[in-house]
Amino acid sequence: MNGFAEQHDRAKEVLDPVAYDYFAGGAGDERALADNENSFARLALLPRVLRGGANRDLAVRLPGAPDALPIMVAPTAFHRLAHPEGELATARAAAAAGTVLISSMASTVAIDEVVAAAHQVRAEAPVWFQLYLQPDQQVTAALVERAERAGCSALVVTVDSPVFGRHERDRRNGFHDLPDGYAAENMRGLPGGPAEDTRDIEMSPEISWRHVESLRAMTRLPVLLKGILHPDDAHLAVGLGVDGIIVSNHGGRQLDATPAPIEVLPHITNAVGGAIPLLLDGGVRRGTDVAVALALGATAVGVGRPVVWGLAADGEKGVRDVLERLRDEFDQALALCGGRRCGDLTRDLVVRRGFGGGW
Ligand SMILES: Cc1cc2nc3c(=O)[nH]c(=O)nc-3n(C[C@H](O)[C@H](O)[C@H](O)COP(=O)(O)O)c2cc1C
Ligand SMILES: CC(C)CC(=O)C(=O)O
Repeated sequence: MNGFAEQHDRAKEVLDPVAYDYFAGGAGDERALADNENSFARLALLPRVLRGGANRDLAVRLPGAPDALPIMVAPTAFHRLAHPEGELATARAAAAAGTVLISSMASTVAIDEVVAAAHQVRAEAPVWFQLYLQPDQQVTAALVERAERAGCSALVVTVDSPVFGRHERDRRNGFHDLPDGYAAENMRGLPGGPAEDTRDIEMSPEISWRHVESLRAMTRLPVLLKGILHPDDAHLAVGLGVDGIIVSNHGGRQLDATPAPIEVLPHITNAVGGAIPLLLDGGVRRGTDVAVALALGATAVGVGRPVVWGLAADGEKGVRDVLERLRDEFDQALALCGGRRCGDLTRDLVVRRGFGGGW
């Protein structure tokens, strides 16, 4: 059970069971999926007292979002399978809650409409575009141009998917693609693609650091890499001049044998040494989870499934409720830890549950 059990249960009730399994599921035996949440439950906060203040400042500086909340919407695909308004509802809710939306390349609403919906609510609401680098660099370039033209303020390149993860639930259900009437709208009209129809998103093991370098030459937008777990890869990313790293195991949907991102975050923090912002996603369900992640070196966290559950349960309002509750819980956790700003959350505040810090 977690902080959004109610939204989850409601979503499970209203969703088509095949779509529910797609959203909820992980790879293989879903060990990583379970561990992402459980790892937060194994960590505790050691609060400081008598050092707070009347007003707390939750703002953090992120690439393409200079004044952001430390809670963001992680990119998840196919929102129209959760709610008829799909990503439009998510975008409006994220803008209203003051959070950055990372919009999936596999969205069921085109990126220009997603950004327009966010900007209708709040003109400067940051939307970042998540990108799977395509083997045909002309296709990647066309997608980047589309995101730039739409008004996205950063690119998030997902690097943990040289092949697609083994989603056992989807295999059992025969769910391999979007049903009729839905499409990955960003994939229309791309070079080499069918004139009217969408191009398939390709996952290719041939994508390498060289492609990331080429991307840097294609755009002036900040580039973040999502799905890094090994400290040596974090090192390489810094060397290449990327603008941020998202420590993530794709919500347990790619390599099932991965550790929880929160367990490896301190190692990545050590490797990067503050050179670029580190973000984290996977299993964040409470404001206290946000506080733990920030204390261990993250500048912000992403939230995946709870946003989908909110969307399915109650559309735009459901997503807004999820994001605002996380923000309020985080604000309260910060106060209870004796903090006034995110930077007050330091590593000494986190201990392993059960040993009081290892005496
Ligand atoms: C249904 C679903 C679809 C996802 N689609 C994408 C995607 O299109 N691109 C991507 O980079 N990550 C995708 N992810 C991974 C999320 O961005 C994120 O890493 C993960 O959901 C975080 O874990 P959480 O769900 O425990 O919060 C998806 C995750 C889910 C659950
Ligand atoms: C369409 C897929 C590529 C989306 C994804 O990354 C996922 O389902 O985890």
